[in-house]
Amino acid sequence: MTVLVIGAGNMGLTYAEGMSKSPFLKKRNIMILDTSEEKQRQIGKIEYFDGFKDLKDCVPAADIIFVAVKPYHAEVLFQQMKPYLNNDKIIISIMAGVTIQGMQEATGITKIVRAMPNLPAKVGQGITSYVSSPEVSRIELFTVEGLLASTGKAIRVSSEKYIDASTGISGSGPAYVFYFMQSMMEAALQMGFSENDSKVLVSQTFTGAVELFNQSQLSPNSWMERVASKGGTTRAALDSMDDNNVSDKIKEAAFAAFNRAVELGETH
Ligand SMILES: NC(=O)C1=CN([C@@H]2O[C@H](COP(=O)(O)OP(=O)(O)OC[C@H]3O[C@@H](n4cnc5c(N)ncnc54)[C@H](OP(=O)(O)O)[C@@H]3O)[C@@H](O)[C@H]2O)C=CC1
Ligand SMILES: O=C(O)[C@@H]1CCC=N1
Repeated sequence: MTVLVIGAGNMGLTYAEGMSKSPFLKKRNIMILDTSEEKQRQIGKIEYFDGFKDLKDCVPAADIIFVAVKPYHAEVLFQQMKPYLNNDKIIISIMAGVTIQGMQEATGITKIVRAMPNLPAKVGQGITSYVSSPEVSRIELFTVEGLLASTGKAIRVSSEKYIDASTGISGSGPAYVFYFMQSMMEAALQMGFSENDSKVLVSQTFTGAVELFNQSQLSPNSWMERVASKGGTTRAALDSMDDNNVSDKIKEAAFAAFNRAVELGETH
């Protein structure tokens, strides 16, 4: 089986690296195409990937085409790919918003998987949700899930609505975590810590809290109660967040990403 990755950016290259370690593929069975010269140079330095500049040189040989370009590049890309496609090939798209029906119409082929990964895939800690068109067989889906899980975990969802929803939770989610980290680091700096100490204090607090959560059956609320003593410092912080409706604001932000994913699907 041969996989072609189109778009060697943050996610495309990460997936190419992940898939190259997958038992479903041999390293040399990954082709990568990117239009940027800088990316082509970068791919050229990785001896086990075959880099390409032209669709005609790689699309015909691909069984699975992994599309990792920005949603606004999809239309032109699909138009250019169409002459080299047939119904034996599977497209896996990780583009936010771009719908299965839209991709079927644009490419003229039926086997489409729509997936939503996230950036921790870079360190093998990603979570990718996916859904496929009915034309993708069970055995093909087994391979697809294996490839998607090569960068962390993969879950199959029941409809595209949940791909847009997971964009709002896990796809964009790492940025929400970084937002919180940034604010805490700025507070630490304002309290007089050095940049390095601020970084260690915040980073280890996140790692430790997530590890506690992962190693237990307790909800985040229960863990909050365990940190907060009555009349103590944590209660002061949590009350301040509640007074400022921080929880509602975080939910609003997640829905803003969800709604934007739906909107992207209507325009691409
Ligand atoms: N970043 C993230 O955390 C996540 C991203 N996604 C999705 O992944 C996709 C890729 O995002 P990301 O990796 O961040 O994007 P990047 O911009 O890092 O990478 C995209 C790459 O594709 C290249 N490119 C553009 N058009 C073409 C084309 N026609 N053929 C080949 N290569 C092309 C770009 O070149 P150039 O720079 O010259 O345009 C760029 O090198 C997006 O659709 C996004 O919605 C999904 C989940 C998480
Ligand atoms: O911001 C974006 O549109 C992409 C999709 C999810 C994460 N990054």
